[in-house]
Amino acid sequence: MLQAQLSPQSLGSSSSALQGAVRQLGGEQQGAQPQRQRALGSVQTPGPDPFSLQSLQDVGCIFTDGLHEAMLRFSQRYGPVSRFSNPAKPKCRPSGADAAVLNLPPLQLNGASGWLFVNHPDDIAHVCAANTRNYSERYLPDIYSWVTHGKGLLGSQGDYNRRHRKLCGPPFRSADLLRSFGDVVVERSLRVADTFTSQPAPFATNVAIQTQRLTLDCVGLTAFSHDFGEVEAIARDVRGGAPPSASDQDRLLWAVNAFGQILGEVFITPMPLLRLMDKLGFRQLRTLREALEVMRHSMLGVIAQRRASLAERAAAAASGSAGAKGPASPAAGAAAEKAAAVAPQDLLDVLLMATDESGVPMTDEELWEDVHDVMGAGHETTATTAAAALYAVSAHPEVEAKLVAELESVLGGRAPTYDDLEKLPYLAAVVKESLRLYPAIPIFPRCAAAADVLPSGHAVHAGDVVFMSTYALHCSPEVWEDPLRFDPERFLGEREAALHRFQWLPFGAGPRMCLGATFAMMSVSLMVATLLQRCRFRPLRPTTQLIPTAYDITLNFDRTGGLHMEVAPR
Ligand code: HEM
Repeated sequence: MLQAQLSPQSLGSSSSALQGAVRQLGGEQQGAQPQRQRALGSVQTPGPDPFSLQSLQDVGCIFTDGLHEAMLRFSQRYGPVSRFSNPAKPKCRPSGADAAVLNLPPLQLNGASGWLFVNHPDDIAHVCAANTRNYSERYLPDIYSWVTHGKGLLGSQGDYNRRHRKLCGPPFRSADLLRSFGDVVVERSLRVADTFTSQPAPFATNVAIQTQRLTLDCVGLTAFSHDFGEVEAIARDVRGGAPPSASDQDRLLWAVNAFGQILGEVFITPMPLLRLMDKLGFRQLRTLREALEVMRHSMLGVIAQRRASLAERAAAAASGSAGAKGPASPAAGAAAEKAAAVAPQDLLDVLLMATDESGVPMTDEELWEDVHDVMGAGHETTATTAAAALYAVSAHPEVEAKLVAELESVLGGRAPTYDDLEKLPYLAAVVKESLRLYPAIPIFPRCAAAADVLPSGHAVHAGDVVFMSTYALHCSPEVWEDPLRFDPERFLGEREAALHRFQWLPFGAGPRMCLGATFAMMSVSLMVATLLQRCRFRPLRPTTQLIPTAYDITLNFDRTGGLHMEVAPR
């Protein structure tokens, strides 16, 4: 069992401790020299021969069971580090220590000189913290370049990504904004709880769908004050009303859903095939383009309105303060008034006001890309995590009793707020344990710029794609005691303090780690607390303690039949 090899650090239950943990995993050691490895590249890295039957079976497993499950199998078969060599690699090409010394340029085939599967916290710490300079680029499937042309937070690399992370990151760490975003999450969750508790009898529902709807409202409102009205759809659904027809539906809502669905369908399609499909006029790509255009058009409209309104508010504040009398310091009074008048309502306002070090703000196109990416990255991930947590708690009555008792003793029946979260350590532990067993994103791959050697002694070749899998890491018996047991106590007190810093990574790690991690932890915690305070959930399908998982881009419970639960007032 792993003990804390790196400086043991509590992942903390309080919101400020969470922010600290998130920052530390965010690659603050970037640029630090790689540590001196034990034996430079001397360790033989296991893996199948590229032309063997085993290789075919292993690659087949990726397609049949998904990369997340395949990576777990690879670590069982080959150990924590395995290599799938590029069959086009010339035999004479040096590897290991020689490659490290020669620092050869990448030999590319489908974007990779080889695939390295890494599943040990020390090696992950090296890639994501000690030598991040070598692994600063995320490996992205071709559909991203097809859709985003290298723009936006998710699909960009290098300086573009660094600039945009700097501009977009602060709102997700500001306590004031988190507090007001938290109020939105609670208000929407209360409306869902009201719908659930106002039914005359216990009823069955697919909780995974309802948390999708709840989250879409929360993300729309916090990102750009758009109300998708999905909470009303929950009420209609539960009361058995007719679903809205496609023509009644918010066109933007249609676009958001269609975009996510089709992106999942063509996620691993290589560029040549995408180009061919495009030329042949494939329906999927046409719809993807149409959905993208609907989103772009609506967002650019909202951005233009918002720019005008911010300018008006600032001008009104300036002229109002010029005529105002009496504050102790007129300059301070005017500044405070102006700041209050243009106080950001949502993420879009913050981004409209943000400038980089040279004072340059974002263009409208950049803004739309980033807001769209934040919605894309934050919506399904938060929803599946909340659904998994509700299911896991309800399938473990002892956990449910303890959590409900904590909520009752701290909140006494009132709704939770952002500031309450630091007083609810068991709630935080439940959410962390849900993210351990059901990580919404199962892998976080990086491209190796130059040859390197991992702390375990395994060589990395220039141009390798280094696949790290949250899913495989979180299920590994080498890393976790009794890994398939839902046991929130792992994240409390001394047990949590003994964890390796790179053992629990639902938000990835390093300079490309999730930008919304703190916001996501807050949103899931507030949703789960608000719903569990008022409602009792009982698993109907599946009825197992462990939820079967399947992934497209993210965890998707639709692919396993949904999370059907009976809901009743508590
Ligand atoms: C439980 C919910 C969430 C989970 C499990 C999650 C997980 C992740 C993971 C694993 C990554 C890739 C990290 C890496 O490569 O190291 C990521 C990226 C990202 N996430 Fe999240 N995320 C969640 C919610 C959110 C939310 C709510 C937002 C925004 C409001 C958000 C914004 C982003 C962005 C912008 C990126 C891309 C960062 C970049 O490429 O530089 N995420 N997320």
